Amino acid sequence: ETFSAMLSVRGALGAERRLLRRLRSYLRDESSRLRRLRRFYEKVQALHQDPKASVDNPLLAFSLIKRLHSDWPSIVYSDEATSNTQALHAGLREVEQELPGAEDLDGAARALMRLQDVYALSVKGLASGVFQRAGHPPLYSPGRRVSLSADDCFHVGKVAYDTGDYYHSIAWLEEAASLFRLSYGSWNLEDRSSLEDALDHLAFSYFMAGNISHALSLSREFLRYDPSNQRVSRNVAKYKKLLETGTGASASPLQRPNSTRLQSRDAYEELCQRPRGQVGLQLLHLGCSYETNGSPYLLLQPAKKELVQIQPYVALYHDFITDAEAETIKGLAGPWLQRSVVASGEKQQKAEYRISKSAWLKDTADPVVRALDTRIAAVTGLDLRPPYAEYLQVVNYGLGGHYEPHFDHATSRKSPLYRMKSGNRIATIMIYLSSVEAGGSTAFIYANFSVPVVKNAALFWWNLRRNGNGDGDTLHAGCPVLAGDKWVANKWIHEHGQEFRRPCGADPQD
Ligand SMILES: O=C(O)CCC(=O)C(=O)O
Ligand SMILES: [Fe+2]
Repeated sequence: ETFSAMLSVRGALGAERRLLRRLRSYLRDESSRLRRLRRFYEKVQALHQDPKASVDNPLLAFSLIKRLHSDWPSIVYSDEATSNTQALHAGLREVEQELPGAEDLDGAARALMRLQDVYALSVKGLASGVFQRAGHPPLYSPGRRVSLSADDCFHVGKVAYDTGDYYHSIAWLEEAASLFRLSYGSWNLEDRSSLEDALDHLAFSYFMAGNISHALSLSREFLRYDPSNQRVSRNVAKYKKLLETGTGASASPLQRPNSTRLQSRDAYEELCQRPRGQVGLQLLHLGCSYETNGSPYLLLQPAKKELVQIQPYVALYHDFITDAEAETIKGLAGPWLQRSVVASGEKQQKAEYRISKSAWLKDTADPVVRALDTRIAAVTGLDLRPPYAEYLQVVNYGLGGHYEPHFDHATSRKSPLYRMKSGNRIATIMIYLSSVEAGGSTAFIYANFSVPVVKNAALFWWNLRRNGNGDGDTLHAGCPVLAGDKWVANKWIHEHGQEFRRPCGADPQD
């Protein structure tokens, strides 16, 4: 899978670089072949140009006979073009294993639609390379603006269309159609779709959305380009009849497809869109402090704590790791990354609501991982020795990568989390191993705040209340990454082992 981790997406650059080298050789070989062909053409053409073209000269006569007997067949039947093509084919076969599959193109298209939705971006803007919500400053301004082609937009629209999602198919196919109209008559070698394809799919999308008159006018436009198409002619007749008899559904404003997982969708998206500001300090008058937590380990270099929220308790530890440590951890995890899974009943499986790859690192993997465990234990005051904490989970988000609102702790006794036999996940400490260019904040939905990605900082929160119940206020999410390569590392600490480190409160409700 390519789309679910930016590390894999970057790997795909290598495959394309090799293809580029092959194409350059092909172009060089074909150009030289055509140059030689043209030289022959011009030589013979010059002989015929002479008005007194004569064969009196025995040398000319000889060369005419030799040309017709030998030169022409050898030129016409040359297999140089074929062998150039074969070399190009071999180049593609060589990287075939690394080429993204259909599920990658689907995943990449869904990523663009997710960014469109969560960040309220217009499709027209996106297609022209602008990441902006109407009336707001751009969320991301790339160094070099890139835009999408008509065929690109068609592909995105087609992915939505194929799943019956006409809300998105209409937006993207409209853009595809208008770009195709602009460039009608000139086509790109690589395009697999055309204006007719866009009009055809768009008309059907409008029909399904109940907008018959739009479906009709698009089908009529289609027939201007391809008047002999029987199917579309029948559709025109059908749409006309529906409009005349008034039996067509009335067009209601198109709704985004409902996701059952996102009852709190509006709050979540608002938090993701929130501009990056001071995390907690200004709004809540919370503070920053140096913490030694009574640990000799922190005496010389106290932890830099920013208190973000009191209920649920969330703190951000700045400069928790160094750049070098972050690089080491990413490097160790890189070769082991696998599509992230989520708990589903008693099983674990991949899900559209979590797009990333992850790997587990034992503390024995490297002294850096061990040192990190020691630091987490010192800062949190918790016992991380096995089996009281899970291994370090290193996560690399993919294209539009996200983790929709969830709890880290188990909410059902059947959860695979209990397999460790050390209770539920009492606390999370999540370290940002990278920065991002835009998006990717960690949003706490019910608690109504979001923490931007702060490289090398660690975010700590309690998932359980002192009485052991899950804290419903900790519902949180990783917002879709709008631009950049987001890496985090999770350390989940379990209940057992912490009995004297985080004892119950006097009030059983605590
Ligand atoms: O990446 C984030 O900001 C949140 C990640 C998260 O919640 C998780 O991995 O459980
Ligand atoms: Fe989480």
